Amino acid sequence: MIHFDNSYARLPQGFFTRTAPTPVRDPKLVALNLPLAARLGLDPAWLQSPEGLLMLAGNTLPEGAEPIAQAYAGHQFGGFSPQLGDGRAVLLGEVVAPDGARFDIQLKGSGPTPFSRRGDGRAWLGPVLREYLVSEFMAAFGVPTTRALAAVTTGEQVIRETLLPGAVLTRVASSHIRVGTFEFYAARGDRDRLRLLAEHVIARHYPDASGAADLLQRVVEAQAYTISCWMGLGFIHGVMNTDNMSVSGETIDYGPCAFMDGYRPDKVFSSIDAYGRYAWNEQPNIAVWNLAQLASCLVPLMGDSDEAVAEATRIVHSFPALYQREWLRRFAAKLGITSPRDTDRALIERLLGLMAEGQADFTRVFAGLSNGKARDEFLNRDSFDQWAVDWQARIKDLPDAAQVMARANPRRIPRNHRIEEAIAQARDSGDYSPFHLLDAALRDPFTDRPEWDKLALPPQPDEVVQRTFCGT
Ligand SMILES: Nc1ncnc2c1ncn2[C@@H]1O[C@H](COP(=O)(O)OP(=O)(O)OP(=O)(O)O)[C@@H](O)[C@H]1O
Repeated sequence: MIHFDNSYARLPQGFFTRTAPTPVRDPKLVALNLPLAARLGLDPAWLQSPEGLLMLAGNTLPEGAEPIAQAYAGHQFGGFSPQLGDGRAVLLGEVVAPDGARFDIQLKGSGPTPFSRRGDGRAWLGPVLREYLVSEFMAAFGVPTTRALAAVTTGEQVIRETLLPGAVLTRVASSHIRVGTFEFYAARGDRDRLRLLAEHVIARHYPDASGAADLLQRVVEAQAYTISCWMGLGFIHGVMNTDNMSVSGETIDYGPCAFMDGYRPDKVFSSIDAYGRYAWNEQPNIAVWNLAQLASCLVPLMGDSDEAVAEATRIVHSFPALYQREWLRRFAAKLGITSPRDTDRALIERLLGLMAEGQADFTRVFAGLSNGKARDEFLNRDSFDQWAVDWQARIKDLPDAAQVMARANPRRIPRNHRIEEAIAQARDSGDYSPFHLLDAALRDPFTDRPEWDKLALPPQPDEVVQRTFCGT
């Protein structure tokens, strides 16, 4: 049994529509995240029971749930859509974990809602497994993120370009409130709801924030931290629209996301990102662009004056320095340095420059610094050797350098070709063993085990994934 306490559903009319999930024909549990269930204080035996499965599929509503689809807007690839909203997700409610932390429990792929427009409200198995694997890897690595509690197949097919097995993801988040949620009310000039939303977000995420300006500052700080985490892993979100930027700072919407194999700063995977707007090295800039949209929404709550605009601008402009500080901390840690100096920036950038020359494997270079194998990843090994002399000189008196590096550099990441392989096996043969192997290995990214060795390897030429798709 789950006890819900739905603070968002207590907001007045206009924030959501009450919408139940649409039952599915033949639900089957394919993945249940027991550590997350424990974190939330949910009974794993109940979640695995027939009643639990029915809830995870959206076929029954547990007591106390008040299912809603949330309204939001968003800038997509720079263009504003005033009306998006949960078109294929339903928020069942919030649970309060044993330590008092509050989490949304949302079913994604749970059927049409009033926000579905022409969509079917469903998801197919592939993106559900992708989101499960990647979000849980991010969580294991300490990156702020939404989480995956369960994946259920529906026994129904969904039509994309072809017929594909349908699935529902149970997503857990500290909230699903997005920059686009603020834009929804700002675009309508609805200052009352904007104020209520800001108060709700402050109470929920930043209880010591003193008002709208402070709220903006906190979101800027949270995003600077999150984006630095992405950069340190070679992660490319792929669709950083403002409706996919959470005000909590959690990474949300793993649609066309991917991790780079070979290092290329302007790397793009998403099939719909024709101009590289959301390329790896553009992500900090796009974060500023998105935060400027949030700032515009909050100006009316900050006095709506020239001073308010100037203050909001100053706060958004604090992002680069905050981000640079986090970037330096993160990349310095990857080299074994916990208290970076400004001069370390040049050392890091020199390494990245060498990596870019031959598109050295991002993950293997950094993991290889710990075991002496990094050199093998470079085309120009002499240059790497020269760099390594300077690096060794920098860390020789740092007693914890080896431990710091070992914790900062994962042995393996969710490589695209491995995710695709796990999805293909599940889709074509109903075989979830590659998925479960990958899931276990990604939850433990600092440990080596023989059966996980192949998961750390870059793709063979015929395995390279060139493009990712929103996939819905
Ligand atoms: N199959 C679908 N049916 C109905 N609406 C959809 C469908 N796929 C996407 N949408 C809606 O289109 C918009 C943009 O989709 P996008 O892929 O960014 O979000 P998502 O992956 O569905 O959701 P989230 O951002 O919550 O992870 C959202 O409003 C989403 O609800």
